[in-house]
Amino acid sequence: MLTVRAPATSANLGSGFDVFGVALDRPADVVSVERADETTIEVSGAGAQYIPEDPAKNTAGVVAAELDAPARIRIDKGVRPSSGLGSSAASAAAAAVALDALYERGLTGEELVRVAAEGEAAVSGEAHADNVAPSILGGFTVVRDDGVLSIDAEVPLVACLPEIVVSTRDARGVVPDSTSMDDVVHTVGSAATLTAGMQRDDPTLVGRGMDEHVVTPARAALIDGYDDVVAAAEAAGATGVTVSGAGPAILAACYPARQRAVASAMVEAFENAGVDARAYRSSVGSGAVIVEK
Ligand SMILES: Nc1ncnc2c1ncn2[C@@H]1O[C@H](COP(=O)(O)OP(=O)(O)OP(=O)(O)O)[C@@H](O)[C@H]1O
Ligand SMILES: N[C@@H](CCO)C(=O)O
Repeated sequence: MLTVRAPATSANLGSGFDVFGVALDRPADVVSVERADETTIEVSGAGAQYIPEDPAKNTAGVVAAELDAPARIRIDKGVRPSSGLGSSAASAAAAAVALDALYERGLTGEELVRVAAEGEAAVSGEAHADNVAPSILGGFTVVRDDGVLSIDAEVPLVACLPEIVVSTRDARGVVPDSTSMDDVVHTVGSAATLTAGMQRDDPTLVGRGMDEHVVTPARAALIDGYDDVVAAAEAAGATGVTVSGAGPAILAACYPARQRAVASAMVEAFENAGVDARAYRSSVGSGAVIVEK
């Protein structure tokens, strides 16, 4: 039995829709695999009752098919589905790394990202790699059709997860089909600022770079209490706040000394809006790791 831990991730970071992503320290999925004549899947943990065990409908099973690596696959979910923290991606990432090692295929990190993205495509209908890339490679990642880059960064983050559900499919449905050149220019400026902030480990630049006027407002409307949570996080010292992935989780950047206060303020603001929530204090984390061979 070979076991891999793959972290939750936060995609988009506001200005990097379908391009940016970061690995978090926690939560994570833990996937164990062993060779078998045909692929079977057992799911336990967070939201397991909502996750298909049909290999053709589970991101890990699709990865096994892509790699032609049949296996008995056990998924212990630490990342709740439809969270905005890359739940489906964490399983795909862990399965890709685990099956590559189990069958000794020797794929590169970037090749594993492409395989895991096919698992995502089976679930959300589009092979976007902005969650699987950081879950496999770690760090802050930038994905394009012609390649993936990963930047190690030390920037404190808070991911606040409310007890509501927003599916990626629904969240992709509210993204505008077009936008103005003014908004394009603003987004490019924010994306460049955020990237510089990651390179410099600068929470102020990262937070400023989260500001985006097209996708974020459309998705904020799907999250009860969003505006109050943003205001509370900023009052507690967050340098920037945005929707995590497709939501409903909300991601904040901050300085280390303010991380605990920001987390508490976000949870309290959700609770005042009638929504239970939990906060994960994290930094930009590492990627998938083999924890047992
Ligand atoms: N191994 C898996 N883990 C989690 N969800 C899975 C898995 N395989 C298939 N799914 C399906 O994917 C859906 C969750 O995907 P979705 O993209 O909506 O949420 P998410 O991945 O947590 O969010 P985000 O992509 O915004 O971070 C679940 O409803 C589930 O049916
Ligand atoms: N970029 C994707 C990420 C989903 O986690 C989206 O926002 O739909």
